[in-house]
Amino acid sequence: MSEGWALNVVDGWTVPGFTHVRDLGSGASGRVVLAVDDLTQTKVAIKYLDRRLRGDETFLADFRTTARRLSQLEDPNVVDFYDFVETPEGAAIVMERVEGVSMRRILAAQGPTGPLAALAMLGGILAGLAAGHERDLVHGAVRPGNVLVDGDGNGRLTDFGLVPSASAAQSGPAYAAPELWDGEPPSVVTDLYAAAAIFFECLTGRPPFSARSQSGLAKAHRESAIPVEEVPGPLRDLIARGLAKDPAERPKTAADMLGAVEEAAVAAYGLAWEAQGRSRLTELAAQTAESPEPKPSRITTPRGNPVAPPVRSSRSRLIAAVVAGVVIVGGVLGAAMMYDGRDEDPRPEPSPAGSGSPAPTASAAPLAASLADRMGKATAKSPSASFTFRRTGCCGGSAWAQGSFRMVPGAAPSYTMTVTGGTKALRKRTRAVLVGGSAYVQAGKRWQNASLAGGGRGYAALAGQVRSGTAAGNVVALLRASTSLNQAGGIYRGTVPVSALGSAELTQVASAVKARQVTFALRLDRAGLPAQIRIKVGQGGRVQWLHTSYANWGRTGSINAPH
Ligand SMILES: Nc1ncnc2c1ncn2[C@@H]1O[C@H](COP(=O)(O)OP(=O)(O)OP(=O)(O)O)[C@@H](O)[C@H]1O
Repeated sequence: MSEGWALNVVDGWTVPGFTHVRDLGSGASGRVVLAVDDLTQTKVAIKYLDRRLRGDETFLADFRTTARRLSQLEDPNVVDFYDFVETPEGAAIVMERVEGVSMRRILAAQGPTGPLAALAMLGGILAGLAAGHERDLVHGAVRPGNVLVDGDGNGRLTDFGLVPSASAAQSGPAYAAPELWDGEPPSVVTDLYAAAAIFFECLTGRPPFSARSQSGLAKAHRESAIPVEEVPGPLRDLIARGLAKDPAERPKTAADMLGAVEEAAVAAYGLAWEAQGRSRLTELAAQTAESPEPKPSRITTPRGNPVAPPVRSSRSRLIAAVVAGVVIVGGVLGAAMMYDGRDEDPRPEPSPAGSGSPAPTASAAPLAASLADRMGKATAKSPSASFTFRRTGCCGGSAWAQGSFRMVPGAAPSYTMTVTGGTKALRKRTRAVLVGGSAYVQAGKRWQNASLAGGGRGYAALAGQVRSGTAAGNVVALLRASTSLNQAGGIYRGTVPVSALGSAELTQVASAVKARQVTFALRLDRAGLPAQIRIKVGQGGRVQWLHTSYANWGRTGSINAPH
């Protein structure tokens, strides 16, 4: 039992309003307890900061700013932050409780994860970092203990900004970039270096550098050759760039690095790499969870002790989410948006007769209509966004695209994208622009103009399918046509009979897999705009998935036909 923890309990201080359930463990920054919010009965994790951090005024001042930003950060790859509670007796972070295990435990119990799980894990870390960096939040202590893998194989970052002021390199020596050893503060690119070092460990079972002493380790990070030959050939460039000694040679942003990961992964393992990687991570996390946990202990809350009200305590997000039924969007879900199979609908498909009248059921209608209205208004106000799209599944026709779109009143939205398909003829990443009924496909330095009217098999048709599969209007239409809709953990899951589908793309996919209904899982951002949607068409062995992530609503530029 650490000194800091003993002090919390002996002094009788716990965060007011929570009942402790059990100890989850302790790490470099404190002790973590599973607790229940007395008001909402929600399970949370509370990290009681250790004495070293509580006595570090520079850290505390920085962390107060971090906490404000964290409370606005909602991302599927970041553990949801609820509150930072400081009193004269103690300091603690109240956060979402993740049902899963840390990457540290997975690596210790299972050794190397294999390339697909390593890529999925790296993708999760980078997505979480990108969300934090966008809000000027540098993590500063990216290490396997701070990556929690949930039951859906989704990597979730925790402990943003929990770095003692004087010891950035010590926060994770095996993952610390050379400049941290020189006393520089953590930065975007030290976070990326650490992510690459964890990726290396997932691939090989050990961090990239080791030494007998701290100074030896510092020297190795600064001077030793990057052991790229230990990782599979197609992934060497990711390691070489991520672990570059010179910060200027690393990717500039987490989003850049994520793009490189996606590219390398698709090239080496095909479009299904992420689904397969997550599924492997899920297995590893489950096997690790079954292995004996490092001695959890029941603890007794010193209830009844009068406790000082927290100096800074706003549990509004948590309370609002549970009491008012408002969604805590980012934190709880991401994973559930992916290919988790949880939305396999055990109910029989609607009979053809029933599916002919797709009126929402009494329970689906009001929620679906109000969500659809809200989304319709929000997209009208912010009519553009960037997107990533992936179509995978049983029956050929895989596709991947990334780009942006702008909605055009009374016409089809304009799109600019890089697109690639599963067949040999469509394998090369190609740029396409769609404006109205015309498609423009880049061929070398020239753009070729093609009509979208006739369908077809080339890049223009593929880009048309991407538009049809991702258009925000389709999301609204799916909601309106849903015959069942429920919300859990921030995700809306619905069912739509094929006969009620507005999207040509979905209808075509449905006919290819002979489906009579589609199901979807949708996550919205705070403004009611779609953040992610995963659509499943078909059932049993014949299923196609369409997965779209949206970002930067209202912030992307205009799209014109190329000359
Ligand atoms: N939000 C959370 N939900 C569920 N379990 C958590 C949460 N945060 C931490 N834990 C668990 O609590 C334990 C202690 O976590 P803590 O972050 O203090 O240290 P650690 O994981 O050992 O590594 P590190 O010191 O590198 O952060 C770990 O088993 C961790 O998985």
